[in-house]
Amino acid sequence: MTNTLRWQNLKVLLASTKREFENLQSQLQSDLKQLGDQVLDMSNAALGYHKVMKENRTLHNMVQDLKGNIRVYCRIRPAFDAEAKTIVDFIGEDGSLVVIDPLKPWKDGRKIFEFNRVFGSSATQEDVFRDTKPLVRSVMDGYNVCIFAYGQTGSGKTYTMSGPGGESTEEFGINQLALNDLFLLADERKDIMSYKIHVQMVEIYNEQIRDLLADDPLLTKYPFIVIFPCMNGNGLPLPDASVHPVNCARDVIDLMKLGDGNRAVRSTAMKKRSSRSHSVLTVHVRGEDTSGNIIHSCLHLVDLAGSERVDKSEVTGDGLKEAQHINKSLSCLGDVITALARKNSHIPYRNSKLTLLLKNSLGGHAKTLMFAHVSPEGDSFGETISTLKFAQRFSSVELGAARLNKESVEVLELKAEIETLKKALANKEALTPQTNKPKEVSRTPFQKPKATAELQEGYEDTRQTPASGLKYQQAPRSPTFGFKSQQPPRSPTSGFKSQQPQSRQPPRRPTSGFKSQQHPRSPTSGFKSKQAPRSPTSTYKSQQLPRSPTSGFKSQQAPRSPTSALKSCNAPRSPTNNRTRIPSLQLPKTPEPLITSISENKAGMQSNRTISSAFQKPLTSSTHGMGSQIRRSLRTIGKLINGSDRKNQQKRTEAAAPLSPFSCQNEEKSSTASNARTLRRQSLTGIPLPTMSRRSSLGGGSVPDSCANGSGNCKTPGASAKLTKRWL
Ligand SMILES: Nc1ncnc2c1ncn2[C@@H]1O[C@H](COP(=O)(O)OP(=O)(O)OP(=O)(O)O)[C@@H](O)[C@H]1O
Repeated sequence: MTNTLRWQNLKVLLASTKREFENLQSQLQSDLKQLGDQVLDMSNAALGYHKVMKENRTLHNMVQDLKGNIRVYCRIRPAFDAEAKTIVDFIGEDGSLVVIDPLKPWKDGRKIFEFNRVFGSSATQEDVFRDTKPLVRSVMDGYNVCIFAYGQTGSGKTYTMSGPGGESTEEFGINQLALNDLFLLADERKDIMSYKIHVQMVEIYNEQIRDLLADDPLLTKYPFIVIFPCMNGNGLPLPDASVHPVNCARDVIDLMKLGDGNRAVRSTAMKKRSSRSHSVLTVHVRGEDTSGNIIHSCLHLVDLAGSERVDKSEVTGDGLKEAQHINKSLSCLGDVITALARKNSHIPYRNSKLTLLLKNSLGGHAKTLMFAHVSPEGDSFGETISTLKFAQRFSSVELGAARLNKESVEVLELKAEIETLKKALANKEALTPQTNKPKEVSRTPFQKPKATAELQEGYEDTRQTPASGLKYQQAPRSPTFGFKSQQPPRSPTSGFKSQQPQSRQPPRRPTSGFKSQQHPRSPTSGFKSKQAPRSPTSTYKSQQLPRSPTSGFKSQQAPRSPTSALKSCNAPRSPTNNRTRIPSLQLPKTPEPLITSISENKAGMQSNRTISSAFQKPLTSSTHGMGSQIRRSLRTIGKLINGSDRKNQQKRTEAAAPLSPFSCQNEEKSSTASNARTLRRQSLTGIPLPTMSRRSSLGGGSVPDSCANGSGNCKTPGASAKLTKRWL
């Protein structure tokens, strides 16, 4: 009985346990399902988060592209002593970096920085290049790019840029990887684009620029290179540094080896072989597509010398001097960055060669990337913080959207036509009898300094001719030689100042207009310097003002009475004779006002006929602005050529008919002269007269002007200048 009871109890217990187990099982299953759902939700959320993060980064990059911000990547070198405590606390995927002060390891000692990307000590060269690649590739699309490595000495700048020095791809630095990639891309695009790539490599050592790739070792020793800081974004303005054509990455690697070997290095207490100079490798790219459109761009790869604390590096003598130069130029770079970040009106580029050289990349429309290198060791904490702060400031700089350096076929054709017209004009001027005025080399606003133009417009052409080849492989010169070679021949009366590139002009007084161009010393010399032609027009005009009766110009004139219009122009009555020349001195620096006046002159329209064919083709919208500018300049040049014809013709007519209404008879009170004056005044006040052009009224050698100057206007000195100024 007892056993049966026990048996039944056990059965009940078993049944209830079974039920309980089944309940637990179903509960477990539902829990597991719930957990599975939650995990799925979480993984979806994580995926979404990553997607959003990626999108955010893309958008951020787009905003940066639009704003033209400088990108900053931070790279942390592996610690030399694996056991040592590092100052890096956290590296975020989003580019955040937390460093911790080894002396204050609590909360206050933490500092947070934000960059575009942070590469930890385990990042490989390939990882670093992966994020740099899109930027490098945009060089092949016509954008100027500048990548530079900044950081304390020994923080890994040279490692990043040039690699540890091995031959394998894993050991390549950004320089080699970038060049490799550019050639790969060129090969991929060979059916649609043909590229020509050239390389320059220089260093800035003790504030002097040296060519690291010169064949002659003397050239690498003696600095001779002059910078032409041009803001047009068309490359490194170092026309005197040798330019080397490269056809494959191997060529570049060999050249870089040569350059690195020539670089100034020194052993310091901190490092055995420390770079003592800033090295700049510039890759010039010129591409032409199948339709003839041309892109030209350049990539600067800059390995800066390391900033260092002189007490720490224990340098003396030459080493100390080097360190001071390095620190000074880096601090100048800092000043430039601060000024750019604050959007100051004055950016102190000229304070150092480095900033002058990087002017285009920092202040132009280039894409710029900075690698901020830091050492993870605790004893470098001070330098690390200053590097990170510098980099942070750098990333706030807005450069403006990067500009594409592309020229369409239409623009190129127009440019070629300008060149032809310029040549025609030069020929014409050569045939025109010269006055005793010193020969001046006039430069139109469209001309670049010769060497810079060569650098930009085809290295091969210049290298094929021995003379121009010399330009790139020249013998050692004095530091000013490059400068001189770019300057027009000087003479006391030459318009030296006005013909120099803007950047080389001494600072002008704030006064504007032609006054600022006056030579400060004597009224006569000032006058002459004002005469320096800015445009061929002014050259032409000044040629019309022979100074002596024996001048060539006069001898070419038809014989005239002493009262002829030209004579009256020539005869300096008093120092106020300047008036007769002022109109030509006051020619606008830019051709526009002149063009306006010319285009209003119907008589001159004939000259447009030869040019107009170039404008029949519609310009693409991208080139429209440039096209219209070129069109205007073409018109100017055309007018100049035909204008001079007209003037010569006019003079011949005057000579043949001295009693024509506009001829100057020296009869001051005659009604003819007063008519001329009236006409001239009317023209100056802007009311066009059917028979007289505004150009004439500006003193372009037309008869009424000469007449007025020679006669009636003597009574109202300065009126001509005043009116002309107002007109301009
Ligand atoms: N990412 C890295 N991985 C491994 N080694 C590195 C890395 N970065 C730097 N190093 C090593 O650290 C040392 C110093 O690096 P590097 O010469 O590039 O410094 P630097 O900043 O160019 O110094 P300096 O300005 O004095 O020329 C080298 O021995 C280099 O091999």
